[in-house]
Amino acid sequence: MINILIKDETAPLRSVVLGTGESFGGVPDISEAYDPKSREHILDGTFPIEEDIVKEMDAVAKVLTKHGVKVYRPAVLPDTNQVFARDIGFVIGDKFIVPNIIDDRASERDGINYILEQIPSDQVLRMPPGAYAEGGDVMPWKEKLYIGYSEDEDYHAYKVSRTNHAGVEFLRDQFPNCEFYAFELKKSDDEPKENALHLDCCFQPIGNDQCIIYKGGFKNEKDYHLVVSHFGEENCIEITKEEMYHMNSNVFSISPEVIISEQHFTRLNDELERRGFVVERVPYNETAKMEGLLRCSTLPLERAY
Ligand SMILES: NC(=O)NCCC[C@H](N)C(=O)O
Repeated sequence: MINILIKDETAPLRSVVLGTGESFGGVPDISEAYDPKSREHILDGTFPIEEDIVKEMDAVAKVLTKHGVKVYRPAVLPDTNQVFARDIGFVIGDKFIVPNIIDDRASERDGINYILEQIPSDQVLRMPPGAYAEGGDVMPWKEKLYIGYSEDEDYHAYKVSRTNHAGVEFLRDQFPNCEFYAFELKKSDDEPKENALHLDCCFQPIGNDQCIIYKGGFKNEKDYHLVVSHFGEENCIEITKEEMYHMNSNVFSISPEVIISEQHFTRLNDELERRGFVVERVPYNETAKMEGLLRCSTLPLERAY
């Protein structure tokens, strides 16, 4: 049996699914791109190669293991990009949610069937048809639940809109005791610097009471101000459009004190250390070209409370 329990983004991590770069399918055809940053790198001839992704992800696995975290990897499916495990399922409280996700990625879920089989069935919730949510948009934060989503107009207009109104409502019904904060995100299928693919591409809580945030990722500025009011201005690390593009908000917390981050995020890493965090630096530059970073690559199963 596998235990699951997630109430926030930072409590000491016990177990996690880390995606895999093995047999990731190579450079997709431009018609198959489902995010603008991958698209940019396909067109520029700079899309990452399997060997580099595998190496980068192994460096993350090593750091997690060093900190005593049990690391599961998806079963490798041939020619399937399974790097971003975060989005294919997620844990809220003691429930594992199996969501509906974008068709282009739906087959990825088969890779974690062996994990689902070890979770008691009364702890597994399957989203009904029509309700969509990807884990990058869903953040339990103590009594609050932050969700990034798109209203139907954007949801039907953009491939990068992944969580819809019905998805938010499903979660609201399932978790009536959570305080819900659902924010529309800014979307672009062509311009990576104008696109918050998921909520974790522009916001993430860290430590006990702090967060990393990019104002321009929120479609409605009032939502950004609401989040800042929850944390307090001095507890928010603001990032720039350029830093958002490089995915600075997508680091990953092993505990309230320890954060895994990309080695080139100099300003952010210095600021985190100034605030007392231990920063575990890893190379993740190549993987980042597919519009995801460390939070996107990890699906936490259990944190300690
Ligand atoms: N949580 C995340 O932001 N995940 C990144 C997913 C990137 C992937 N290329 C996608 O478009 O779904």
